[in-house]
Amino acid sequence: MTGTTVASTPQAATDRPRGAAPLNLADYRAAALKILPTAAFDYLEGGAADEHTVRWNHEAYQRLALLPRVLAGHVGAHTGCSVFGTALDSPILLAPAASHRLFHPGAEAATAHGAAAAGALMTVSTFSSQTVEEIGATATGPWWFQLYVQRDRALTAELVRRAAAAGARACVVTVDTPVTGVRERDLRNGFALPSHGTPANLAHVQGSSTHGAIHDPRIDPAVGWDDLERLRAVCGLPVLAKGILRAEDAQRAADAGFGVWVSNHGGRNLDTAAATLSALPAIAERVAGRVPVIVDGGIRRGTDVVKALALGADAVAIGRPYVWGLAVGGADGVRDVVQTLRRETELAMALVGAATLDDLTADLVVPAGVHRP
Ligand SMILES: Cc1cc2nc3c(=O)[nH]c(=O)nc-3n(C[C@H](O)[C@H](O)[C@H](O)COP(=O)(O)O)c2cc1C
Ligand SMILES: CCCCC(=O)C(=O)O
Repeated sequence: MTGTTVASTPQAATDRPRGAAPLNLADYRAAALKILPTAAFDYLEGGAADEHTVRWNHEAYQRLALLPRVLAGHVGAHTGCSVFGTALDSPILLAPAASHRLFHPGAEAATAHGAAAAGALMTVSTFSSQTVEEIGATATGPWWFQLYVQRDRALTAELVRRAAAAGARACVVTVDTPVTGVRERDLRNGFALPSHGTPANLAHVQGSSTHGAIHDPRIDPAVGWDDLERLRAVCGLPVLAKGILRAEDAQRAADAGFGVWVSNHGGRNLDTAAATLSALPAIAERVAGRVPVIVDGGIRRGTDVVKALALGADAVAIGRPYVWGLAVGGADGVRDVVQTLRRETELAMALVGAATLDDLTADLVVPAGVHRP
């Protein structure tokens, strides 16, 4: 649908009547549903085909139970960590999401401010609605650049050089999108990025289309490991591969020193791809601490963060939830979503007897249901 409008004036979370203020991430989703135009909400919410993987990502966390350690003698819990040399207050990152202006007029700048206020690292999409230069100039916190390798490799090199010059601290190469998934909600809505969502980073490129950019023919389906090596040489930054589900791919990435971002693109590409939490333990075992392991998909509660870290992730990333926050309250909404998840994580850590992230070990997690020790 062309002409989808910018979200109607968002209602700041803090302006809401006390009783209605969002308490958790699901409340933010419900508030975003009320505010966003249907096509924008569906683009955000949706996944590929029957959306099985979208559900599995989330349900995988509910299929695991926690076995808390008691009398651990800790006071509180500390979520500080370091990922690829960047010190962070908490292991909660913002995953890349295209076109933030679809969700709030403040666009990526508002997200960057909210992320910084919450001490979180933001990943800026190739398809951001502001340029990396604009975002870099306003960002006060750390950020990474997500790359869709373009068929035009000179343009690809230019993109990562621009991102590095603008302040990106790592390059996250998305490897799970040789083609985009069939998003039936978008097809039903006739949805394509409207003109205000044109990827700003590519606006200068000849033939850059303002329509249909979601299913972008410029993304190169034939990306190989050698591309990641070349990109690392071009930008001089740490490189992560986003979209890994198989242990042997993780091993290959770790052997080459690339960070491993376990993801199925939030269930938006290959429906019935495995839930990321199911894929995580085998990946963490092969990586064996050599490079950072990040996992995303379906993380909505602090207990989810605890389970992901217990099963071997160094950090988690959230996609849809911070965009709900952005839609509802701009920078404040992003900040509040991250802080809410962080508070829940600290609480869950205290309750399982973990003082630091290193105390989150696999023995804390068992299959849910009847547990026989
Ligand atoms: C609206 C939207 C746009 C996205 N855009 C990108 C993108 O530009 N690049 C990318 O690598 N992943 C993109 N993703 C995938 C996310 O980075 C992430 O893998 C996924 O959203 C995590 O799952 P969650 O939304 O359940 O937290 C997008 C996801 C959403 C919801
Ligand atoms: C070509 C894909 C653009 C954004 C994206 O990654 C998503 O919507 O999931």
